[in-house]
Amino acid sequence: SFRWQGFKLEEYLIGQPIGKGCSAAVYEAAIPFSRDRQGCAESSRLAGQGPALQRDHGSASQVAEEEPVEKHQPKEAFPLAIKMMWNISAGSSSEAILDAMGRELVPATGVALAGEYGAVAGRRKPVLGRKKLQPHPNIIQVIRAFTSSVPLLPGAFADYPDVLPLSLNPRGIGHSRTLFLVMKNYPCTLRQYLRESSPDVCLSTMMILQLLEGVDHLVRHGIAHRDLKSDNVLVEFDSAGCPWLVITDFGCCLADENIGLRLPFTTSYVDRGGNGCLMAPEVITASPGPGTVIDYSKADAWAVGAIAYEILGLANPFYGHGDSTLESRSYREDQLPGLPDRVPREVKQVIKMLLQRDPDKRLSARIAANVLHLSLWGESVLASKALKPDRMIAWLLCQSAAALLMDGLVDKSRVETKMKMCFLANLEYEDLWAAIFLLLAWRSRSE
Ligand SMILES: Nc1ncnc2c1ncn2[C@@H]1O[C@H](COP(=O)(O)OP(=O)(O)OP(=O)(O)O)[C@@H](O)[C@H]1O
Repeated sequence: SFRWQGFKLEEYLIGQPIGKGCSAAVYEAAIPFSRDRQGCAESSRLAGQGPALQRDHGSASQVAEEEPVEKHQPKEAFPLAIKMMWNISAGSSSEAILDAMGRELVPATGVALAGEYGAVAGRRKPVLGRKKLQPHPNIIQVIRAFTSSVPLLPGAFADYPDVLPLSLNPRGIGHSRTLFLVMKNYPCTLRQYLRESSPDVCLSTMMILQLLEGVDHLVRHGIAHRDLKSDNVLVEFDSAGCPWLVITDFGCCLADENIGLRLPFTTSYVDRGGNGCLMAPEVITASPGPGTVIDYSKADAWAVGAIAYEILGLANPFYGHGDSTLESRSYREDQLPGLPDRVPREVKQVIKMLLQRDPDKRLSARIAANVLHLSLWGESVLASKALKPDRMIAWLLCQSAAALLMDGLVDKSRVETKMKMCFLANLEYEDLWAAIFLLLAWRSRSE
């Protein structure tokens, strides 16, 4: 029955704000099932969802400030997160909202749209006009999406008064309806996690690998995220305590059925995506004109190279204003800051090659991921004196059996197993050998 639940805002219990960006506010949420939960739910049900909506501005704001939101609810009480988009330009019809914000739905599951947008059979594709992404362990899943009128939620007047509709704020410029996206509620973003923790190099390598696997999955689907940054990566922890990363916020993505990853950049009005600091050199230096096309196939991989610095405990070289800050438009590769000695040379090389200015010289996410897989788990096969295909195949079969057994019988929620499954499932002979040759060349050069 859950299949038919969760398509209306009123079904949710909404808790505290957990984040906001330039285009949305995100709140913790739950669907109250049992009577017990309902009881506890009612006590923290918020102004925006109940009678407060009908109140005038003065009292509504008062309710938002005063409503006793239970501040110390355990995280488990709110397993979901609801992202409320700010709608200042899309109009209020479902179609117009979908048109303007449809990119957010790229990582939506099939069922997520079964509500209003699924009402007319076969309508989804033409309305969306965008690619659909298959699920992947390192990509967010939007599990429900629907439009609803904008409620008054906690912190609204303090955090985003201007984007509220007139009915809630006489000076607001927002429309009365907007898009809501429901996701799993993750404990933190990558940026928050790194502020508090310093993962060791092995964990850090696994984290970079996860971003590369996520990006490779996007590339295979002809999708570019275009706004990768540590705020747009969510983190939870597997049963072994390993950070599990998922790429989120597809609001700036390129996911067009017709053009794929090659965007005609004919005028400066064409949107190149978000996040100017982490825009790959070929994107930021492109000049608009007839015939200009921006190829995004390695742009996200470049951003992963920059985020890798943060994961390894350093400042992102492309952030900040100081003399040492680089600009993706103009940096030279020899200006990239050195990585600490504790970082294995293969990881250093991968990052260096992800940050090549020339996309033709840059590693693809797939090959970079293969290199990291081999460097983490392929020592036995790499160490063999004469690396022959049949030896490689034996190793791959062994890895496959181990990964399947681990996932099926031992523990379904291990990042390491998921990563091995991604690697094995996406195996291409040429990409694998490209990674092996790179690794062997780097090793022989440093011997
Ligand atoms: N599923 C989630 N679980 C927990 N926190 C989340 C979740 N989704 C988003 N957040 C939090 O909300 C913040 C804003 O979300 P998001 O980046 O999707 O909004 P946005 O307005 O599209 O951002 P941007 O400014 O990058 O366009 C995130 O940085 C994160 O802190």
